[in-house]
Amino acid sequence: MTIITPTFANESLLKDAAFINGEWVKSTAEYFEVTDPATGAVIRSLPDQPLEVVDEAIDVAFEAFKSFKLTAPRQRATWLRKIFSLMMENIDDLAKILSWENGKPLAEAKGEIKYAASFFEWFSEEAPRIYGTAITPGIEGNRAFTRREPIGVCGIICPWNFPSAMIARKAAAALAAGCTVVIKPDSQTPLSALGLAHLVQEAGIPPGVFNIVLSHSKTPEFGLKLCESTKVRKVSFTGSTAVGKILMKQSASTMKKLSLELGGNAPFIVFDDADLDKAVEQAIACKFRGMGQTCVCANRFYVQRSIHDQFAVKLAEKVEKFVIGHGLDNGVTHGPMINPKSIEKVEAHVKDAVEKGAKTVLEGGRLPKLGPAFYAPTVLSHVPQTADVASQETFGPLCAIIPFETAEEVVGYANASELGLASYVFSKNVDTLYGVSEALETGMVACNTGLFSDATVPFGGVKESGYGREGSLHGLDDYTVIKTTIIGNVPKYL
Ligand SMILES: NC(=O)c1ccc[n+]([C@@H]2O[C@H](COP(=O)([O-])OP(=O)(O)OC[C@H]3O[C@@H](n4cnc5c(N)ncnc54)[C@H](O)[C@@H]3O)[C@@H](O)[C@H]2O)c1
Ligand SMILES: O=CCCC(=O)O
Repeated sequence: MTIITPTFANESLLKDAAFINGEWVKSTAEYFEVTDPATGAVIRSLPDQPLEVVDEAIDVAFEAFKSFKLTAPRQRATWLRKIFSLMMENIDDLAKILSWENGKPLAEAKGEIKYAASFFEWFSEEAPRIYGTAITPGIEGNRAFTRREPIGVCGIICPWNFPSAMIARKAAAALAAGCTVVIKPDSQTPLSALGLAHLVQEAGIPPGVFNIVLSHSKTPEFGLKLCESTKVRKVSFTGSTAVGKILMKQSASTMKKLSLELGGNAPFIVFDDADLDKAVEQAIACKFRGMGQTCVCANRFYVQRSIHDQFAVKLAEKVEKFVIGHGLDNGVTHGPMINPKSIEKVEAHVKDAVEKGAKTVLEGGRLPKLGPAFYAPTVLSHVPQTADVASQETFGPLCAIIPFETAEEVVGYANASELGLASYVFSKNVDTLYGVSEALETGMVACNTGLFSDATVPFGGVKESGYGREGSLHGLDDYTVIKTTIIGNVPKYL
């Protein structure tokens, strides 16, 4: 595939350095390369920073917290609103950077930048609305009130599939609460984070409040430092359940508060009274954000037996029309996977399902002419519940369609997973929607839609999909602690 090098209206958004204490830090002996997943071409070389840098960044954030926590909420709201405005002003360039390093098509990348910016907008509005309570305690003469105080320095570790939005969802809430942050972006997609840091600085956020450290070779060690530091009071992580469990273990020694947004295995349930065309259209929208590499992507389609074959054919007809190519090419609807290795799990799940009796509706497969990270989606029907795809997250473009007969049966299938992030239910019957959504063991249930992510609604999982809620009126809770003040022996003036 031809190498594509985008041009930018605002070249200063494209950085090749870490960001600590308001300075761009470049000097180091080692570097790592950020590449275009579509072509493998190097976009930038970035410093593979030494471990001591994490301590430095934590110290800086710790010092900055002393004054930042005292800033007026209205002032923080103004800064956050400014970041939102700057992101929207620079949306075209930010989307190009994101598409270039992650591979998602430009239109989808623009959607992500809007989504990311919306967290700064939302939390700019939440910052002045951090309330406490007034209590009349049981002990006579005592009065009490509570305040929500910022928790302190927050370590933020993010994945590559939403290089802008996952950082925004955490950092906007942290800053609104009055916390300072040390961010470790994924080494495959750090450029979006650095572009954001440029705008954070331009918005006037004080030095030391928002810091980004970079590493490719020492990611686990960076994570360990953030977890074990007594100066870091909270770690917020989005990524796999396996890494979430490591971070949880590592955080035990400091009793750190954690937010863990982990893997999903979303069931997408279609009852035979649903609007079939709408369900198919929403299935595509849900499954193919980021070419199936989204934690809330449908992983298993449960379709009631009477409409199962029809659903499979209609879905495959639409999938066949995808225009797969470089995310920055005009007309491309779907891009590459993040790297060639991620295709292996898709292939393993296809092979396993077919061996267990699934029928191939659309074969799909690797697209070597486009590049080693390209894969055309596979659609399988009559997938048995015993197939690996029913119990494991594929995180790629496989549509596995599993037939079911009754609501009880499908709820049993859907809940037979250790993961519980999102689920989807399609029906025109309100009883079905209510009953099934209440029975599903997931943090989020979307009814009659495949897209629901929005700064206003709480995002998060149950079971091994983690805990904590991001966005919404609950999003600040994870970055604050409740301080109770009691005033005793209040005199009685009668
Ligand atoms: N629940 C959510 O909101 C959400 C959102 C996006 C992705 N995810 C999940 O993330 C997974 C896909 O992302 P991934 O494959 O990059 O996940 P991953 O867990 O391998 O990596 C996530 C991030 O953690 C870093 N990391 C890896 N090992 C680490 C360690 N020991 N210490 C500290 N950091 C470490 C990685 O470099 C990356 O930046 C999927 O399971 C997906 O469902 C969840
Ligand atoms: O991949 C996980 C995040 C997806 C979203 O916020 O919709």
